[in-house]
Amino acid sequence: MTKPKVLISDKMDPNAARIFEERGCDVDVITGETPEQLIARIGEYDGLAIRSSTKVTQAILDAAPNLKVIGRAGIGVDNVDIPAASAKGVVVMNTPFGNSITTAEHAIALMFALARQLPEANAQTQAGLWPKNGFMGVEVTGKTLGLIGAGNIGSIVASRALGLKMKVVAFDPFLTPERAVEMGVEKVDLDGLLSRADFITLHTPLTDQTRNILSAENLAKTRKGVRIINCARGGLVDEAALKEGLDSGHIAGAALDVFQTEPAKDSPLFGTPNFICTPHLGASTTEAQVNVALQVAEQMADFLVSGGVTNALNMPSLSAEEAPKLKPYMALAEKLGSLVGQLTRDSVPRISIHTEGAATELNQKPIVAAVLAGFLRVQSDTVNMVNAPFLAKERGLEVREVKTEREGDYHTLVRVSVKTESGERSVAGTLFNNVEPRLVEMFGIKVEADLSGHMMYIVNEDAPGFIGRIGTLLGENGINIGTFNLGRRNTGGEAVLLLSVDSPVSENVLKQACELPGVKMVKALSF
Ligand SMILES: NC(=O)c1ccc[n+]([C@@H]2O[C@H](COP(=O)([O-])OP(=O)(O)OC[C@H]3O[C@@H](n4cnc5c(N)ncnc54)[C@H](O)[C@@H]3O)[C@@H](O)[C@H]2O)c1
Ligand SMILES: O=C(O)[C@H](O)COP(=O)(O)O
Repeated sequence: MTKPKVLISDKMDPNAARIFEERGCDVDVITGETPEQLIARIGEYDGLAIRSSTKVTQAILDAAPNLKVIGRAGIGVDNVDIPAASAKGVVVMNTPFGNSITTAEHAIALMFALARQLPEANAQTQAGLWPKNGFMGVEVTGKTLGLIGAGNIGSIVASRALGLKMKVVAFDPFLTPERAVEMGVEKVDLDGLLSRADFITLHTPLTDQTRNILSAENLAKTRKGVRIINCARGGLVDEAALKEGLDSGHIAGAALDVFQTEPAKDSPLFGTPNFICTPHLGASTTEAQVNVALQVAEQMADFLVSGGVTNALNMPSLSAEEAPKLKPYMALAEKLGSLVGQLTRDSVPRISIHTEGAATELNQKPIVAAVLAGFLRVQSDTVNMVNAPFLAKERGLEVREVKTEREGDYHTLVRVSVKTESGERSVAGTLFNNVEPRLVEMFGIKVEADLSGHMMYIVNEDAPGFIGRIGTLLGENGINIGTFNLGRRNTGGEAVLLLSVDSPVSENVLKQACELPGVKMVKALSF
């Protein structure tokens, strides 16, 4: 088996490259390239490991036919075009916790730096000015910290601030009252936070709802003397309005680790009194960088080598332990979805995936995604488990999941039914020896077939001599039959025949088969 190839395109702790190699991947570390250079190179890679510098655009994805996974050694994925990656079937994963403590500590560090004007005091002291009377600070004890965003990082900041004897108020629409109590913070609305906070710290992603959350209008609602810290994302704070607030003295201090445009080499804020900044250093500690590098490499290697999916933003999780159990089910599900897709000519408004017996104990999401991938692949060969659920939604396909824990005729069963203009049609399969996918029922008729390679599906009237005739026809056309699977509704009634053949069946042979007496339908299938 050829080794998966991974490109690390941003500066990353060397542990990442080591893990990739130990886990059986070939790895190149090539950082600082232009988008054009990356476009020229990316085609040969299965995995791309990044931090925030590499921008993964549609153009880069278009140039990456082999790419299967993008791993972000860090949290924010706003530098990845996730819809475009999903449409291309590329898994996007991040490491949501590896740098949270470090970033929370940076926010606290900036809060103290603002409270005591440390950078300027340091600069003037080292310039020989000994400015003992120029830097009257404020205590943080007893002050109110306004937290915008109370997720992983926000909650760590809150715990540190409480340890510093601050009062913490939090605005986060998704924060439950129970969690607020657990965190020891008071849940407030945004206006409440703005009017009460002595310090405001931001810890949300950049979304349409959070963009410009500290707009000119909202900054005007803050207390005079407020100090603002942003270690989350540029774009959350209106930088021009922030400068005005600092210049007017309404805002007593502001500390930005992140900027609207990065790298920020020139900003109107530079040189403004009481403004301090760092160059997106929130995650830059040895500990955090080792954490995220190890995690991203483990996750990506897991996916590329054994199919495990952890912390993916566009695919259900699948642990490396679950993956071996689920893999045969995913193969079965994909084959059943593909069978239905190949045999359905009508439009399908609804597809149902019904599991029975042992299959119900497993994570259903990958099974459903595999059915959809098989079903939709008939329409486009770029469909996979990542993009199939998105495509299904885009095409208005209703997806139903049903579980029946009780075993039926088989210890485990996956049934795929589609609603078509001519009614509900379903196929079902099981796993022999827990690993071998087998079709066991087709449109209400019991059959037993291994769906693989080139196949022929024939519906005919059950009558003597038919099997001989079809055998002769295929033989005359040089087509060797591998397996022969028969099923019928009742003696002399409708029968189905599934043949596996060693070579593709031409249109001409299909036509001849169609003309045999008693034949109602013939279709070539491939798996
Ligand atoms: N400066 C850095 O180097 C650095 C390092 C790590 C993370 N970050 C950034 O910090 C941010 C927070 O990371 P996290 O791990 O805490 O994320 P998280 O997902 O755990 O928390 C984000 C919180 O924001 C809340 N939120 C969402 N929309 C909101 C809205 N409209 N108003 C208020 N709250 C809202 C969510 O409910 C959630 O609780 C991310 O943008 C991440 O990229 C920056
Ligand atoms: O979202 C993150 O994890 C931070 O912004 C860190 O970004 P970095 O990896 O580029 O330092």
